[in-house]
Amino acid sequence: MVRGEVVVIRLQLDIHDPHVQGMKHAQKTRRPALVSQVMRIGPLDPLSFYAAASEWFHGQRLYWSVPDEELTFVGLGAAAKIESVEHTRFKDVTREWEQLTANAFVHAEAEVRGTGPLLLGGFSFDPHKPSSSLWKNFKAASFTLPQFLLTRIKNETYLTVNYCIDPGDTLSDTWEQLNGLKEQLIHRSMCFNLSTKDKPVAVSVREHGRQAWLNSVEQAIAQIEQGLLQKVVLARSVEVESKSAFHPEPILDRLRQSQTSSYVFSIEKGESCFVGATPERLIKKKGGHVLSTCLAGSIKRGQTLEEDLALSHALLHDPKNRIEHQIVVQMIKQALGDVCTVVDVPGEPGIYKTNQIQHLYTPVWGQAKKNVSLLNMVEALHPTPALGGYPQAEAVRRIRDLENIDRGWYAAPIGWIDYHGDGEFVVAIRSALIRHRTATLFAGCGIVEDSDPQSEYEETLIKLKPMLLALGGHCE
Ligand SMILES: C=C(O[C@@H]1C=C(C(=O)O)C=C[C@H]1O)C(=O)O
Ligand SMILES: [Mg+2]
Repeated sequence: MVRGEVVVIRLQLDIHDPHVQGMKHAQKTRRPALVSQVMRIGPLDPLSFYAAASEWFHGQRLYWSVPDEELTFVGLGAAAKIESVEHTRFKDVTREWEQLTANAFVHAEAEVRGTGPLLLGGFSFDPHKPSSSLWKNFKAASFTLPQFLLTRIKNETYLTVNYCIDPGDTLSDTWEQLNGLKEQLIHRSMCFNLSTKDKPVAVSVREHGRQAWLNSVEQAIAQIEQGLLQKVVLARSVEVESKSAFHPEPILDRLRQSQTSSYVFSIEKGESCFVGATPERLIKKKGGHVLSTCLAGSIKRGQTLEEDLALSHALLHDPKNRIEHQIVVQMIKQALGDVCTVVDVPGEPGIYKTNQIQHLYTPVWGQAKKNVSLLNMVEALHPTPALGGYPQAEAVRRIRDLENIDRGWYAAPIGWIDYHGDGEFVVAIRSALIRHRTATLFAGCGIVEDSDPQSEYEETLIKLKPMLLALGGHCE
């Protein structure tokens, strides 16, 4: 088809076509324009949509759901990418997103949270630690504006199609192609049977350097006793092998069924996929309201209701765990105090349970100061002492020194941000990086003066369980 012909037909069809509007604007302002078309569609299982899209978008899919699946996203492809490897990564992403959304045309019947232009992605834990080949596809900051974004919220399903138009672009058939593909994706998802996807069967679990990890915990305790720091989180990794390649779909399916009080996520980058179910919110922003969460201090679940309650009670009254937790509360309260006009923290922690573990839990509410963005807050918080330690800079230095793994995006902020600057970030724990037949799982523990290396080791075993089970492994 000749491009000129398309222009004529399109302009006759609809002068308000967002694509036409966007193109004109890009030409006028000589800057890229973003066109985002939102439509409400019939009920569709987001994971079926994710799975059905594999044919077109393998290696470029994103999955995100909040506890109880009250909000689920599936992102496919990239209409735009924002990446940074600099120490200014939080500001770089904020600036580029503001620039892109300044020229956005959103076509929607009504404004619905989680639809329209929205970035999904995250950051690495420590941009100053040299990265190994394991995480080579994951940059210090990497965000995607998906070509297709499926949003399920309050039992309604929406599909956003995003498209960036450069100033030099004339009307092409890309917009039409995207709409054609949209129909195919919806149709394919409707008839997709998730149960036909190969379920993974983990056949071996390899633990590296158990003794070395116990020694590093000993060293950390000694450093804390010397007064060099108060808390440091030390993590370790295990490798799980499967007979055939791991696919994210059945793993996500198991996680969404078993980890209903967690955020379930997957981030595909080529042949690698970072997948997990984390209970830990870092920060959520909706207008001026912000909510952060202190989650630190852990104990296993009981076999019976009585035992479970007795364990919760023991955790709530255990001095070592209370200190581990309180260090997080103090830091988050202080960090939010700098970016909020009001901060509200309950005096006593509660308990947050997942299927395998229970944690001490304190929510922190705040009212954001004007001109403070969600990513400003992520920067102010990361890493909290729940994943790093206290004091922050000293703890991060000790982690670089004591840990012999590459954390990559483990324990780092991942999440979403919309074109109003609202969104939510969690810390990517209870997670694994899958590549072909291998999955690398991560788990860490908050080390304080009264820590016992063997008990901390056992705590990592509990934290590894949900991912191990989702990968088809067994736990005693
Ligand atoms: C570091 C992890 O979890 C963190 C450490 C906790 C602890 O030591 O009690 C509890 C929750 C998380 O903040 C992990 O799961 O890998
Ligand atoms: Mg702990």
